Amino acid sequence: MSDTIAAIATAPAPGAIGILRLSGDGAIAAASAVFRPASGLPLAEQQDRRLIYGALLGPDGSVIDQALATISRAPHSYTGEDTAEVQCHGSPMVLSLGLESLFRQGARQALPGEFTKRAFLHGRLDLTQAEAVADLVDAETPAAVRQAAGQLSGVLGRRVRAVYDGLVDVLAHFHAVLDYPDEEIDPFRSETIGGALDRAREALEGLLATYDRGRYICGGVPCVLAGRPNAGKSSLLNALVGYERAIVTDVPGTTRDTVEERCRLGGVVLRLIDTAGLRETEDTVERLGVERSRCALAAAELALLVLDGSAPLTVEDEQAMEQAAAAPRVICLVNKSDLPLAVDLERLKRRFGRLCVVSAATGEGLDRLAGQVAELFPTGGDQGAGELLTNARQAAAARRALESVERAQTALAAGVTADAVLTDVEQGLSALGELTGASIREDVTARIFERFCVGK
Ligand SMILES: Nc1nc2c(c(=O)[nH]1)N(C=O)[C@@H](CNc1ccc(C(=O)N[C@@H](CCC(=O)O)C(=O)O)cc1)CN2
Ligand SMILES: Nc1nc2c(ncn2[C@@H]2O[C@H](COP(=O)(O)OP(=O)(O)OP(=O)(O)O)[C@@H](O)[C@H]2O)c(=O)[nH]1
Ligand SMILES: [Mg+2]
Repeated sequence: MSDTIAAIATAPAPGAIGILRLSGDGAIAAASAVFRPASGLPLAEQQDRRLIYGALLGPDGSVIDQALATISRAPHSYTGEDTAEVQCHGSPMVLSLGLESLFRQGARQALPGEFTKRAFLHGRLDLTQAEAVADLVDAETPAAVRQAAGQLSGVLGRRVRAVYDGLVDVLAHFHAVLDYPDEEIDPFRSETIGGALDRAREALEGLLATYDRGRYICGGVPCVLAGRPNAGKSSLLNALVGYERAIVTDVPGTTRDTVEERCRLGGVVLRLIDTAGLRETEDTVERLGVERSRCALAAAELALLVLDGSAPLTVEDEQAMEQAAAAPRVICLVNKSDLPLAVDLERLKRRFGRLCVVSAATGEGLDRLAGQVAELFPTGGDQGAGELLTNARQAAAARRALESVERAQTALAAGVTADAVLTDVEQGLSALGELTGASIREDVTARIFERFCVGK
């Protein structure tokens, strides 16, 4: 028995079409009670997955819209339960009255992600596919869409299950010797098992190597604008996001707190963080801001080091350069190219490798910056789309699986008894089971679906 959930599945704003969605044992009856087909044949008696034209009724029984409705009987539906949908005009008021009608028929408001959670619980999707649904909804670049769509079709899950099956084979070999737990594993078995563990390790290392790319394709690249006060960091942030997000003045020390904004550049999403110019200061507020800048820089995958190209470099520039150089990747931006140049570009180029002459004021050079970002974070086209690890949960589970396999390999090499190695292999299996959701605790599942939209 599952209770009946209902939600508005479309965005909460006026639009062309809006969708009400239901799932659960009472879904078809509830939809049938609030939707009157023009043909006279009740919705509950219609065929699956047909669109039926008719009238949507409000809580008081009056007609509130002309609509299309459809039903899917369990288990042939998205959730695996009885489901129903009403497609009406995309009016927030019509949708909320329609939802109210459904509540009167015994449905309750769906929680965020609850439809997809039910699909997962009924085995319609594994956990990587369910996560892909949320990633697809949030995708901001074509590469992010390709990755999420591939993962939704099950590519990552299959790759993980292949490793899982390999480890199950190892278990099978062990069970053959487990009847004699105190015996050492004979050399023949040890070789077969060793080979299978090698393959599992290779596959897991390969999977973990995808995480860097998967993470920035799916979640964006943490990117810090660093540089001395007045270099033009906030002006560049504004130029990149396309509106006056941060305050800009000619007073050094204008930006106090870190300012975060997302922007698309070179086919990647940058999670841009504008910072307080790095410098020694007596001002308490600014000092705290500089401290935040340092933290942001420490977590950044890309530092955009902003220099004022119209003035000779200062001691503060030198300090900023040293700090930025600690980031995994640095692009040196020589800003204010609309003014006469006062710095040695060749020297900077030698020092940072990547250099871009730009003007936040005119926008000059930002296209070249986009090109450099694209080079640093290649999305790889279709190659591997869908089989990348994209979030910390997946990566942590894969890492735990790899560690278990490595422990098993060490134990095997040391010639310990079979049941000791077996424990390691079982832990590896359990980590992989968490990754696909085959074995996962309810509280972990709950956390994953909380980040979904209502109605998804
Ligand atoms: N209107 C609408 N659009 C939508 C969805 C939806 O639920 N409603 N989806 C969901 O969020 C996504 C599509 N995903 C879906 C996946 C499976 C089934 C489904 O009914 N599967 C059945 C029947 C398949 C068939 O006809 O062959 C099955 O697998 O048994 C429906 C939607 C995106 N677009
Ligand atoms: N001519 C010219 N002026 C610029 C350019 N970019 C920034 N400026 C000016 O430089 C001054 C400082 O700019 P901001 O963007 O506030 O500099 P900041 O690095 O954020 O400074 P703090 O927040 O103090 O660390 C302002 O007067 C800007 O108008 C540019 O490309 N050309
Ligand atoms: Mg600033």
